[in-house]
Formats: sequence, C-alpha cells, structure tokens
Amino acid sequence: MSIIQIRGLRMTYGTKVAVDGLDLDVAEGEILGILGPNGAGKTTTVECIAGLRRPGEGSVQVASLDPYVDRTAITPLMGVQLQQAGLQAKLTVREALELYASFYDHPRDGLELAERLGLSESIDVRYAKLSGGQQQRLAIALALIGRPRIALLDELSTGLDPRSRRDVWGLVEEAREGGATVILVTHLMEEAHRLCDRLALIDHGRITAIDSPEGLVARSAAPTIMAFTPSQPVDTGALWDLTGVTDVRQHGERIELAGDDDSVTAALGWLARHDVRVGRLRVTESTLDDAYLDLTGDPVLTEEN
Ligand SMILES: Nc1ncnc2c1ncn2[C@@H]1O[C@H](COP(=O)(O)OP(=O)(O)OP(=O)(O)O)[C@@H](O)[C@H]1O
Repeated sequence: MSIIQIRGLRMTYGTKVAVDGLDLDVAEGEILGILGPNGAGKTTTVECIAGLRRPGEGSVQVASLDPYVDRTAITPLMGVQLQQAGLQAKLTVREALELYASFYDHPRDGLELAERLGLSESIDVRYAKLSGGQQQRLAIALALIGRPRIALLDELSTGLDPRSRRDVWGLVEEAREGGATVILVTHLMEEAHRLCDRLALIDHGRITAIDSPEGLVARSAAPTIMAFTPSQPVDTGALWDLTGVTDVRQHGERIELAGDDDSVTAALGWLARHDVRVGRLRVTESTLDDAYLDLTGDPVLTEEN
C-alpha cells in the first residue's frame, strides 16, 4: 500500500507547464530520491505533496488524505524542508526549534538535534543572522524534529560543507530506521546512491525512469571502460569480437576497451591466452552520474520493463 499516491498530476504557471501528467507511488518506509535537471518540476511536485499547491489536474494523496484540503490533519504527519525555508527573520534557532516541536505529539529534543547539526553555538542567534549553511541545517532540523511519518527534503545538502552533509545523512538514515517515508530531491549522486531505495528521474515534468540506484546504473548504456598498456602489439580487431565489447580504441601504446562487465573478463582471458602482459590496468565502472546523463530525457523505464 502506497503512503503517497500521485495520479496524472499537471501543474502550470501561466503558459509554462511545470508538471506534465506525473504518476508516482511511494511505499511506506521508503526513501525515494527525485533527480532531474533544473526546472524539471521537482520542487513543484514536492510542494503538491506537502499540500502547499493545489494540483492543476490529477490527484495527490498522502496517507489517504488530500494534502491541500486536509492541511490540519496532514501537518502532524509531515516534516518539510523546502529550498526557501520562509522562517521569520527575528526568530532565534532555539525559538524556531521550540515552535516546531510544539506542532508534534512526540518531538525530538531540539537541543540534541541542534548539537547534532552543529547549531549549538548559534542557538540564540536570529534566523536572519545565520549563514546560508546554518539556515539550511536549521531547516533540516525543523523538518525532522517531529519524528514525522513523512519527510519531504528538497535539496537536503545543497550548500553544506562535507562534514555537515554527513551529519545530515546520518539523521536521514535514523529517520529511515524509525520507519519514516522520505522524499529527497537532490542533485548529488553520492547522496542519492547512499540514501535512497529508489530514484525517480524527472524531466520536463514527467518521470522518465524509476528504479533502485543499482538498477538505474545497470540499465544505462554507459559502459565499463578498461584501459591498459599491452606488453606487445595487439590485434584490436580480435578484441572487438570478444563478448560484451562495444568499442576499442588505441591511443599510442594504450588500449581503451568499452563494454559490459563480461568484456573485462573476456579481454583479460584473451590477452593471457596470447601471452600479452597487461600493464597499468585501469577499470572504470559506470556510475550513477553516467546513468543520470544517459537516462535523462529517455522514455519511461520502470522496474517492470
Ligand atoms: N512561481 C512560479 N512562477 C512561474 N514559474 C514557475 C514558478 N515556480 C516554478 N516555475 C517554473 O516551473 C518549472 C518547474 O520548476 P520547479 O521549481 O518545480 O523545478 P525543479 O525541478 O525543482 O528545478 P531546480 O532543480 O532548479 O530546483 C520551471 O520552468 C520554473 O521556471
């Protein structure tokens, strides 16, 4: 049973189509990453899930409620971190944490959360005086303080230094262990790979692929590259004929061979059989980054096809 269900969502701003017939199901306890180019419609989709925008067409259901209509019932279930936090400039970190904790039945300890996010020294600083990264960390603390059943995190770690990013990832992992469902909009492939059970690629307001991170990497056409310097000249034509090889190039003494995982085994076997020693071997596997570039803009791919 999905905790979030979107059917045929369409959103326009004037003549601009921001979301164009989007369907999505998110299972309870899942961390779903949303990836896509700037302007693809990610934030607009998240704002509809948060009940901040009324769907132009189609429907959004969260925990069997309409988040736009049933705002009062949805608020205690949901923690939301948006790109624009929209907090009052004069509110201190402590006051903001206390205010948000009051919205929930069983909130986390705000001071402990502040400590975890490196905000203890700024606890009495007003929001307007915080640095961009501190404002971002506070927004994340406010999204998670209520132990929400559903957390919506839009560009979680944009603008955070590497240490803060890891602190924040730890909190998201804890939320997952607590059974939360998390929607995470991100441009960071490392973050997507590490935290998310599934990734939805959105382009031009539609989902173009949805799968596990490994599934997306596996289905992308981006190949494994094997580069090496042979101990003697090699017949590159013979390498072309090996299982899984899709490309062979020679750059001076070096040979670069592209293909699937099997191509590496096949090439190493062939070279051994022909008494060619392999020097300076380097094998580079395709990454989520490659898969993202490869898959964005393609037709819809789901786990089933
Ligand atoms: N308030 C608005 N008024 C007019 N157009 C808007 C508004 N908000 C978003 N848009 C447009 O709708 C489209 C989708 O925007 P959205 O912010 O949802 O994309 P996004 O995928 O979140 O982008 P980014 O990665 O840059 O945050 C964009 O073309 C954007 O310019």
